Amino acid sequence: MAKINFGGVEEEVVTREEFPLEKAREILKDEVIAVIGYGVQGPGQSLNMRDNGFNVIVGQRKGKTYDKAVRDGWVPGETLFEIEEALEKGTIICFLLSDAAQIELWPTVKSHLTAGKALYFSHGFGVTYKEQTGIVPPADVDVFLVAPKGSGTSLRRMFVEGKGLNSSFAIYQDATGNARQRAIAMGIGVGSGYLFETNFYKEVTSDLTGERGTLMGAIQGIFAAQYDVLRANGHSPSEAFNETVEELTQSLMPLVAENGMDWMYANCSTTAQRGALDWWKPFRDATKPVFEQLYNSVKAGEQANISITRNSQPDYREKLEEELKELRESEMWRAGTAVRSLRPERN
Ligand SMILES: NC(=O)c1ccc[n+]([C@@H]2O[C@H](COP(=O)([O-])OP(=O)(O)OC[C@H]3O[C@@H](n4cnc5c(N)ncnc54)[C@H](O)[C@@H]3O)[C@@H](O)[C@H]2O)c1
Ligand SMILES: CC(C)(O)[C@@H](O)C(=O)O
Ligand SMILES: [Mg+2]
Ligand SMILES: [Mg+2]
Repeated sequence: MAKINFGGVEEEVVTREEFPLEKAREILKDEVIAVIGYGVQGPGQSLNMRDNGFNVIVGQRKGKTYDKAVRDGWVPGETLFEIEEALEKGTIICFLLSDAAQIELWPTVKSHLTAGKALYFSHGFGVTYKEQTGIVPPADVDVFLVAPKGSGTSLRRMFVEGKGLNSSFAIYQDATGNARQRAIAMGIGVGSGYLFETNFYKEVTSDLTGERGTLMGAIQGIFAAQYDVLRANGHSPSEAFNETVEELTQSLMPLVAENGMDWMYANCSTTAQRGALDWWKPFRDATKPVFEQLYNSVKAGEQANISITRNSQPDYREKLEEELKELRESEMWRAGTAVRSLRPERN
């Protein structure tokens, strides 16, 4: 593992230089990697592994998603199967159903986990919250996770562009003595840029916090608050949207991604820099209690409970769609649709 200094703290990470694709292929050459589920991570991971030269099959129930798998080049009866058949054939079972659906399918998955197979997750959820999920793997299989730090859609897009999304990995159970090698090889195989080690509990608590916080929940909350204030003070929707979202995604975040926050600041006016430097701390102080509340709720298992309860209901998809529709049809995001349509590259 390469030792890297992260802001003064030394951590060990796995890079593609020390763990090249050829090594990953060699380690997994006799494995049948069965990707169960073809939602968001399923396509990203399976297609990347297929293109990287691994022996991959997909297990997906019949329906729209199965048809998508066929369109993506998976061949029924050869590389695409009903879930049970894929579970039977696979030696590494990638459990990539939604976290709530994993509960329902667990007894079936378990019945196919014969000695020496590996059970692979992309989240620490199922095993960490075993009291609620009932997911307790048999002792004679390897259990590990590789959790790409981003959407499966980006995992695939970045792979195609020759880039790599970072992933964490963790070993929960090493029954064969090879769990670690298998896990890292899978991490390289799915197209990770580099891999950092964690454990199942830390992966799930940080992940649930991040997506509810700055990555998804908090960002929408802050956008909505600023947009509303601008609108209440007589600014037009296009002005409010541009000043709240479009400039951030199109101009400023790419600069942050490239070289950090101070670099983005340095590429803005001294007027903007003065204001941003004065205001970031009040925003930090105002939101920190909410982040603390969030983390405590995650730690107490409340967020997992909510997710399991809500996403196990038969009409959860329709309910989610209603809430997404509410966002989509809010004035701010309708203004966003219009703003995006005016990007010159869209014409
Ligand atoms: N979405 C992401 O980009 C992302 C990122 C990192 C980690 N993860 C983790 O990866 C795993 C998979 O997440 P996802 O977002 O790809 O899943 P998803 O919600 O897209 O669902 C995946 C599949 O589950 C199938 N499914 C749902 N209910 C089922 C049932 N009852 N029986 C059989 N199949 C059923 C669907 O057909 C779909 O193919 C989860 O553990 C998630 O936390 C997801
Ligand atoms: C893509 C995310 C938010 O990082 C992932 O954690 C998820 O649950 O989809
Ligand atoms: Mg998540
Ligand atoms: Mg995540």
